[in-house]
Amino acid sequence: MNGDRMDADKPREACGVAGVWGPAGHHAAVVREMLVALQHRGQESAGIAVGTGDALVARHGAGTVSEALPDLEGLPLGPVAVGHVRYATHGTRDALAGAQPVVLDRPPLALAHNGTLVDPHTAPGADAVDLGEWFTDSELLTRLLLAARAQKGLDTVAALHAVLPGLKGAYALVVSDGHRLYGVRDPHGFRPLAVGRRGDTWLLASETAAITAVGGDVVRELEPGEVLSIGPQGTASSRLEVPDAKTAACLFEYVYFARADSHLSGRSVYQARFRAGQALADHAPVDGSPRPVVVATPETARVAADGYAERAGLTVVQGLLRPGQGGRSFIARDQEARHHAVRRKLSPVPAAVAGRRVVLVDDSLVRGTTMRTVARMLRDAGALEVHLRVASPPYRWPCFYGIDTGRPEELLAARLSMTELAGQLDCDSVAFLSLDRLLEAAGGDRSGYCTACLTGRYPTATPAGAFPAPACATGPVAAAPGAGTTTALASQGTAE
Ligand SMILES: O=P(O)(O)OC[C@H]1O[C@H](OP(=O)(O)OP(=O)(O)O)[C@H](O)[C@@H]1O
Ligand SMILES: NC(=O)CC[C@H](N)C(=O)O
Ligand code: SF4
Ligand SMILES: [Mg+2]
Repeated sequence: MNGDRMDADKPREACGVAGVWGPAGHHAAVVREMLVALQHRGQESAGIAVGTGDALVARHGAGTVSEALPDLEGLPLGPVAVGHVRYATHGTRDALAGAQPVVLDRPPLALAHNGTLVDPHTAPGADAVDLGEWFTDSELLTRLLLAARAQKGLDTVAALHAVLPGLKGAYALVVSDGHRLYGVRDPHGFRPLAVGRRGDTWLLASETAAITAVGGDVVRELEPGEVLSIGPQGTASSRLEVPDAKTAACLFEYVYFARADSHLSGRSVYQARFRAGQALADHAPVDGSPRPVVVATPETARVAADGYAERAGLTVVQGLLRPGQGGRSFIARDQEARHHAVRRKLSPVPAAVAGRRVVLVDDSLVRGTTMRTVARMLRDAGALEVHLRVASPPYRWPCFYGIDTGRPEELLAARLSMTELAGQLDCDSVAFLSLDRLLEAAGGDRSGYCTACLTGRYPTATPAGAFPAPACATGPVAAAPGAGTTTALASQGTAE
């Protein structure tokens, strides 16, 4: 199978990444548990590859972890296992064709990728790689590494150091050659990756919550540009040589992507969201009487809503339920699926909101899929007023680093004024948290974050032909025509 996928008839490969290395055991079971803990990062497909020394054996499937990998049949015992849950951001949208880990042989290599490469076809050596019809940035990356190993006779670490500095964009990787396990963060550190231990077993995962979910202890997070190699001789760490690369950790991980029980750069995601909610209450209060109630948009906004209510001295009511197990709508594969996902997963509770003024809190507003439906649901359930408070700034610029928002025309706040926004969403007022306040809530060195989707300031070159400068929505907390209360003004529609 010279450099070909290991099983062309089956789900081909397998954006949460996970890996285990230790004395030979059923590591696939541990990786599967970590993938379940990372399900919020991708729900299109899932896969696991187990290394048995000189070979890799993989299984992939479409859908969530329980749909894709209902059992672990066919996966052997071995010293190393790598897993992935995918949310497609590049190349094929076919769930099976795009499934990871990408597994190639001669020599064996399994790679799980979180992030998106910028203009991957311009990477050194990319023109010589046969990508077939199932092109993804992750597969290109795997093939470049394979070529470096096979043609230049490099070991896996040397291949990583030879290939990765030539790539632009975001990559947090978990890789195996069948013997050892490798973790890599790109030099900007866009996406997170943590290392942990459970007894004599080493664990790698996109988020710390996946390490603790399997009873592991978090050892630390990888540094931007770090290559960590784990094997029988212990661990070894080295740095990719990319001079001048500035740390640009994704700020949106704190807003939405990561789990509230994870830590990023040692800081609690829960605390960042709670503080963001408090700051929103300070700077975009909803005054007037009767006093409003706070409703969270399930699921991610619950923590920010608690922070808002605590600071404003308001009560949180369960005005929106999430019956059943509807997954995340934002990471559904297309707009129709996203729209249906919102309708399917959220249900208003008239008894909680009828006759009341509602402060509706969400963590973010991107395409507006959620809010187009939700504010109206609350009105239909009898809410007197709906005041939307968003615990992050308007998302106006496309992300090229691992979130599928590459088309600026899709981004609601990029093309509507604040007044138009309030009108379209059927809200009495709309306010966003300012970037300054969000950075304060997240903590740490402000210059170490990527904020491109909120500011248009990209830490790398943007893809050829991309349109990174949409018209900005302007204006403060906006009132829909004829609507009631508005609150304090704020620059660029964000509450300072
Ligand atoms: O403006 P939009 O394009 O709708 O994107 C923003 C919404 O999408 C996410 O929710 P999602 O349902 O994906 O996940 P959650 O259940 O974790 O809140 C996010 O929490 C916002 O609610
Ligand atoms: N969300 C991700 O990190 C996706 C990884 C990769 N770009 C893919 O589309 O498969
Ligand atoms: S553009 Fe936004 S979503 Fe993308 S990496 Fe930067 S902060 Fe994160
Ligand atoms: Mg949400």
